[in-house]
Amino acid sequence: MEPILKARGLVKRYGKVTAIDQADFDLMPGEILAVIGDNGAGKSSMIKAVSGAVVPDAGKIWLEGREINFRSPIDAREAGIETVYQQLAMSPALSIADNMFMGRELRKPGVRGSLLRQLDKPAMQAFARQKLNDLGLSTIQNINQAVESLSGGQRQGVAVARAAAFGSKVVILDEPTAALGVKESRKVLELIQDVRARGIPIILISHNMPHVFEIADRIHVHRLGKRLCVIDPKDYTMSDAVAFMTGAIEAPKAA
Ligand SMILES: Nc1ncnc2c1ncn2[C@@H]1O[C@H](COP(=O)(O)OP(=O)(O)OP(=O)(O)O)[C@@H](O)[C@H]1O
Repeated sequence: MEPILKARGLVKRYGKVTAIDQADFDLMPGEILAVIGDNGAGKSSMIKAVSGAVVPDAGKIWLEGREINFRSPIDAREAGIETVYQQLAMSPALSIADNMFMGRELRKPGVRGSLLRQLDKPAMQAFARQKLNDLGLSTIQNINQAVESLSGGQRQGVAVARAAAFGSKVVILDEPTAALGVKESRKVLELIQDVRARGIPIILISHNMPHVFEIADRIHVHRLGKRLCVIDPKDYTMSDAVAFMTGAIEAPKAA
């Protein structure tokens, strides 16, 4: 099986800091791939490189076997890669439906949409409702409610639903449960598994080992700017994984 998303030899420097140092990366179809590593290991930078938010200084990236050169996150989005960053990119005062369509609003059919640029609000609301239902986000009752009135978990749920709705090929989640309580985290973990069940592979950056070990199919261990190894969570313990990422014990050879 070929990786859906693959990178080789990625490099990104910020002045004297080498954030990504010859990093390799492989995401297989349909899997949840967790990316773990110490603070500053370069996980976010690598994910930004494959999602267009950072243009690497060197290295190559392939999506479904075709080489890509994203210049911006919009390029990546258009190619089917959706990212939910640590700081949720949402407009709190806007409604759930408006947030889901930010930057890709649906226009009314015919000249009302093409010439007058009128938005098709009912279509966007119906779509948003459908997507939330698909992912079991039934606690959200009003699609026109402002995002700022949602709980942290509901907000994260909307961000995941948005990514799942538009990420036709890959969904990337950077610390989706970091700011959440136990119940809210649970819901988001279920959402992630729902997304996988619909056949979309997910990259999950997380420091939360129980969450990683619960849902990941494979774990990419990142250390000092590069991939150290990839492990199967069934073969190792959480303390093994932490020991690999901190360098306390030598990592297994085969990636
Ligand atoms: N925009 C930037 N300008 C300068 N240095 C940066 C920038 N972004 C990241 N770095 C540096 O690159 C290194 C890797 O950072 P990165 O955020 O990718 O790590 P990380 O593994 O995601 O860390 P964490 O788990 O703490 O989020 C760090 O030393 C960081 O300070």
